[in-house]
Amino acid sequence: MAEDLMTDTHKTDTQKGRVEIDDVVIRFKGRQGPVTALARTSHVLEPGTFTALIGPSGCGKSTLMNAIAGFVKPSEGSLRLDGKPIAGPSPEVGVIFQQYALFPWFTALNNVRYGLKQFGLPQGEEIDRARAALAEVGLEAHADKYPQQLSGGMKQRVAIARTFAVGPKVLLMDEPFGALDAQTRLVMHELLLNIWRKHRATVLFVTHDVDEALLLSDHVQVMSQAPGRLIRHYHLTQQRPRAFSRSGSDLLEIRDEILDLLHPKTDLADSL
Ligand SMILES: Nc1ncnc2c1ncn2[C@@H]1O[C@H](COP(=O)(O)OP(=O)(O)OP(=O)(O)O)[C@@H](O)[C@H]1O
Repeated sequence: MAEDLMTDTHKTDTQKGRVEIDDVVIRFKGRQGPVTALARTSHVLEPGTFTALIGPSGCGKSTLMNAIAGFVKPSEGSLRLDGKPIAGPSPEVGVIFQQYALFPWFTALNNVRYGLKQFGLPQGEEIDRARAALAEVGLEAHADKYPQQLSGGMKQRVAIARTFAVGPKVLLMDEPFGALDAQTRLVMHELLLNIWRKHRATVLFVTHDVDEALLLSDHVQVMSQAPGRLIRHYHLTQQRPRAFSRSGSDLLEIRDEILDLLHPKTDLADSL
């Protein structure tokens, strides 16, 4: 299979989509004063790379994503996209959530067209682009269906088509496949990797699923308990498609290490 032969190395020098997270701290107002949602964090997402972010519940994963998306302003530090400060939401940064966020009163095609409105394209071109995006996710035959006529996986495909149609430099995905069954997730993994290879957006992918992180990403960043910070980085160079059983690699070892970091073993004797 051609995919097996692909090296997953890519040019990063000429590509756009470099995200710099520089000394960022995020606090929210709590009832008893400020609450730190993200402890001091510095990191760079290199253009065109795929990074998974994994960590305990409430450690600040979504908060970091929301800051990169421009929805939340850092309390300290700065965020830049290709050298420019991130000052608010922009079409250069696409976001996909676990909930599909489709308009129920629009067809699949019109949901994708909605994302393209900002470009003021002639109608014919807008429709062609939306159809091409749906074809990329294998939904050309379902363009005229409404979200309620689509399965969960199909809805998420529409959301992916809508986001990639805009041509974002950065794609933030917050547990995008968390609501899907195991079989559909596998299909979505392959689909996402194929589209990502073609578009080469910089992807930051939040997941609770260590296996999903290891199968998809170039980099896995593990966060600490709240208030979260990045505590461990893994650079994965294994060719895709990956599988634990036949990887002949250290994926299983890395999986165990990450699980230990996420669920440290407490010595029962110590707690007695
Ligand atoms: N707008 C807000 N106002 C106040 N506190 C907030 C706000 N957003 C997040 N928090 C708090 O910040 C902390 C981090 O939340 P966040 O949603 O980023 O965690 P998470 O790692 O994404 O969690 P999960 O894995 O459960 O989705 C939590 O304690 C949360 O309650």
